[in-house]
Amino acid sequence: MEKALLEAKNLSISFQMYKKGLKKYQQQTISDLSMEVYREELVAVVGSSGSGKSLLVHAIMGLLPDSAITKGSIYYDGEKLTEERLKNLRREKIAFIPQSISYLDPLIKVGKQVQGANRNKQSKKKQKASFQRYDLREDFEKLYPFQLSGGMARRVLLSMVDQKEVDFIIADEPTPGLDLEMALKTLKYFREFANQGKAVLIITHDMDLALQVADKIAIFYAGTIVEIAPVSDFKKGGEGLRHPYTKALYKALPQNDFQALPGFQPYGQDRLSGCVFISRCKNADENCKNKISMRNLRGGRVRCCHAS
Ligand SMILES: Nc1ncnc2c1ncn2[C@@H]1O[C@H](COP(=O)(O)OP(=O)(O)OP(=O)(O)O)[C@@H](O)[C@H]1O
Ligand code: NI
Repeated sequence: MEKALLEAKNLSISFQMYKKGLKKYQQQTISDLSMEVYREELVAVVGSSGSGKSLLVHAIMGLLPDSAITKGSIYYDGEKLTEERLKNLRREKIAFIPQSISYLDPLIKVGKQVQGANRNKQSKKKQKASFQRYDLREDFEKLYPFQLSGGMARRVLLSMVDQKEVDFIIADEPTPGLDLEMALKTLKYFREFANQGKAVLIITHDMDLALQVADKIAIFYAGTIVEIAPVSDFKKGGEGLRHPYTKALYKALPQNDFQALPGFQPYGQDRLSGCVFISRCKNADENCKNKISMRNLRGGRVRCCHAS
């Protein structure tokens, strides 16, 4: 078996929180999450707001705050990620595009920021080329972040990726603020990147765009992955999809009449120990109160005891 370039295994993340009277409790935000990204793959993570998508990539990048308690393991290229290893990987092998544009340093001109700490002729050349790729005017390099629009700042963040010869791109919502043409161009560039024997993990709210470029879609709900499906399953009228939440997301697409799913995703302590989707599922029964694990089904994976 080929080994995954990135693998998360039984990952759980909780936060130490305090109630009135300084009573401590642990708020579970990610539970029992496993996923792999192989070379030549572009995997898109899709799911509702607050479901834990950014936390997952922060865990991979070692960017969780100190109050986070992490269980489970993350492997890169078959070896467990340690703090020391992450430092090197972040510098050389993995490019991270954060969700927040506040990641840009407000006091440094963006051209310099894109070039990074070791500026030389080469880094300058690369910065100019990536500004061109993302339709950023040459003289924008002299601007400070506060002088940029949201979409411009997003394109500056994207430009940073080209500075290094990385193997893996992790992008947390790379397209907000970009017009459709630029969003598609960016994702197609990621696709080509993956095709060169590298790999990409993107988080996106835009299922339509994800379906155009990804190999697999990982569906996030209430702190875990409920389904991993090959993109082709979304193309045959959604017949091949496995989890009721994925089916609901599919029906909510514009071309499928925007059918909304009633109800809300449970948060933190509202989550029960059984199926995370129990409160909104029309098939829910007594079996769904038990712990539901991910299982293989028809070339994908699902966390639902009724899926067949
Ligand atoms: N430092 C923290 N302390 C406590 N809870 C946190 C912390 N950071 C995130 N959370 C909680 O973790 C959950 C998941 O947050 P996360 O940012 O990963 O969501 P997301 O899926 O990326 O959402 P969005 O699509 O809106 O970006 C949220 O309920 C959030 O309140
Ligand atoms: Ni997020």
